[in-house]
Amino acid sequence: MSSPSANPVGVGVLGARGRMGAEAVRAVDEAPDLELVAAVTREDGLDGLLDAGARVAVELTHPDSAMDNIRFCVQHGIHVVVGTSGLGPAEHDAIRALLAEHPGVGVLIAPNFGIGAVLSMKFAEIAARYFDSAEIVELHHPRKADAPSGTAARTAQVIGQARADAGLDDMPDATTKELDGARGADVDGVHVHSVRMAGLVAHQEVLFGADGESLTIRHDSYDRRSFMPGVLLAVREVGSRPGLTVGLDELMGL
Ligand SMILES: NC(=O)C1=CN([C@@H]2O[C@H](COP(=O)(O)OP(=O)(O)OC[C@H]3O[C@@H](n4cnc5c(N)ncnc54)[C@H](OP(=O)(O)O)[C@@H]3O)[C@@H](O)[C@H]2O)C=CC1
Ligand SMILES: O=C(O)C1=N[C@H](C(=O)O)C[C@H](O)C1
Repeated sequence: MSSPSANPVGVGVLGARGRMGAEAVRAVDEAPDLELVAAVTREDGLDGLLDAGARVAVELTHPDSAMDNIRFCVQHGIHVVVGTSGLGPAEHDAIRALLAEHPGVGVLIAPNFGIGAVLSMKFAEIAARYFDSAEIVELHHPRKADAPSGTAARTAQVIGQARADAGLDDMPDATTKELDGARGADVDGVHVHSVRMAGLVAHQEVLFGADGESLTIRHDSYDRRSFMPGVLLAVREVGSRPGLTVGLDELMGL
């Protein structure tokens, strides 16, 4: 066991009673270099973060509340690690604009804290330029509010960018007649299919196809403990990364 740090970083967890929040509370509490100073539930006011002297907040609530929470933290000089999914390009732009007024503050949005999930997104980005077709199937527990998942949206975005950078044509697809939703959501030209099913936690398959071959990149989180090394990495790093960071890639040296 390592001994407690002399100057632990004060951390507040928002959504502390939730599935992810409860795990994050436990993980921060057990980290010798961090100090859990606030476990904030829906009923608590955010002022508790200020009273407790939080330096970093971990936002794990709901897409409807995340932006207000981020705004409060940034305006009060608290760095934020955002795990809450469902924030799109418009929200990212709004956060960048807010951070421009608070230049010392860092916000790190992690579409997925899972180390394997971050690697799978990087692998997908590398593979994208070599295949004619790419589609994503994401599978989650049925209590999830947003679809497609933040991970799938981010994966589609990096695949779309890699294809554009490589000058690839549109993907082959002769569909002219379809039931609404049959081909999934179109995210940056990549079709994303969302499954919600009892018994699942968080899973994703990225399917690539070319003449005579296919490649499947699959990641599974069977337990929310899988997200905690990424949460702790983000909490430790966000204070030294002013501005908006999206993804753990750089923090992992990818
Ligand atoms: N980036 C990543 O790797 C991961 C991200 N996530 C994301 O994290 C978020 C939370 O997921 P999960 O823990 O499963 O969800 P839960 O529903 O289990 O937890 C959310 C918590 O937030 C609270 N909450 C809801 N609305 C508000 C609000 N308006 N103000 C304050 N608190 C609120 C809820 O309170 P109450 O209990 O009162 O309802 C609940 O305790 C989701 O967006 C999910 O997609 C999840 C896993 C991994
Ligand atoms: O809601 C979840 O559970 C998860 N949300 C994130 C997402 O939307 O990608 C990360 C992970 O998939 C679990």
